[in-house]
Amino acid sequence: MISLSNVSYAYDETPVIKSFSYDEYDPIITGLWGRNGAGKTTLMKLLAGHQKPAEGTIKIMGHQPYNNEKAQKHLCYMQEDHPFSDIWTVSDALRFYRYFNPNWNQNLAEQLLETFRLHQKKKTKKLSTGMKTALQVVIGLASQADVTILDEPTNGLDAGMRKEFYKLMLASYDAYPRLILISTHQIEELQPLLESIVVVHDGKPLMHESMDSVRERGIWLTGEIDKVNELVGSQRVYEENIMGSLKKVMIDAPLSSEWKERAKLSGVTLEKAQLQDYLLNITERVKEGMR
Ligand SMILES: Nc1ncnc2c1ncn2[C@@H]1O[C@H](COP(=O)(O)OP(=O)(O)OP(=O)(O)O)[C@@H](O)[C@H]1O
Repeated sequence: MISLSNVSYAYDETPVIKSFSYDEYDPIITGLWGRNGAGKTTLMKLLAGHQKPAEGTIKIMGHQPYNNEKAQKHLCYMQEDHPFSDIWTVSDALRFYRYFNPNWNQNLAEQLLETFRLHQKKKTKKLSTGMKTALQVVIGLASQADVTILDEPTNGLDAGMRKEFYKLMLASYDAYPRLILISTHQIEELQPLLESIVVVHDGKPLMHESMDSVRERGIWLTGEIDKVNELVGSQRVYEENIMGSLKKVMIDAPLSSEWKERAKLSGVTLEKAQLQDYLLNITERVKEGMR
């Protein structure tokens, strides 16, 4: 469905995307995660054909996306900053995107407007930040594009609206499976919906794995310093805290029955680390050159 092969991009000669390769062959919901400035938005803009790679090739449903209608008809890209014209009403915004998206589902669009309490006659410039985001979500889902790219689609949405969005995205995906690539800083909240994750770090793909395996990774071990040290052995430690005679460390191991058994035998407590903490640690480790 999408393919990037050795793609590079620079702003004013500062490299931002560095020899990036990444493919998705089947419909899937994939999360794009990375620290601020890692290159997620730039990567999405390249995929959406808003920018042209300096090197490498990008294919969207077999077509390079830059300035190419053949690729564009398969694409819907909702960017982080709201690109609506000041003179548009909500209904004008829908009409604009409907024109460019051959799989557009008007019934779904109208249902979604109701869910998010967006009035068709309201001027887009009078929408709050959250309501503008909601309008982008409506367009992103109603487009039913083969390749749907959503950059931070929960920015400005309150908890209730985010919950609605997650529910609607899953329902829309079940009805019309496609590739939904979604960047987020709220990974803990979004992770139950994701089937795979791409971690971008310093313009490169640090990880592309199924969520099932990533969800299990990263455990905290807490106990007497000697016991913890013995259990950890030569495992790489991501984070450690010492509290009196106790030590707490995070390691890159799965929450498996083997680890549970080993921890029990050593009298060490084992708990699953939050996904966000695990991801922060793997990117910290790269920053420190410990890879
Ligand atoms: N128009 C631009 N001109 C010059 N540099 C830019 C431009 N847009 C982004 N950059 C730089 O490119 C790098 C990657 O930015 P990008 O917006 O792609 O990252 P990001 O992962 O989406 O970040 P965030 O999570 O903060 O939104 C950053 O160092 C940023 O400062």
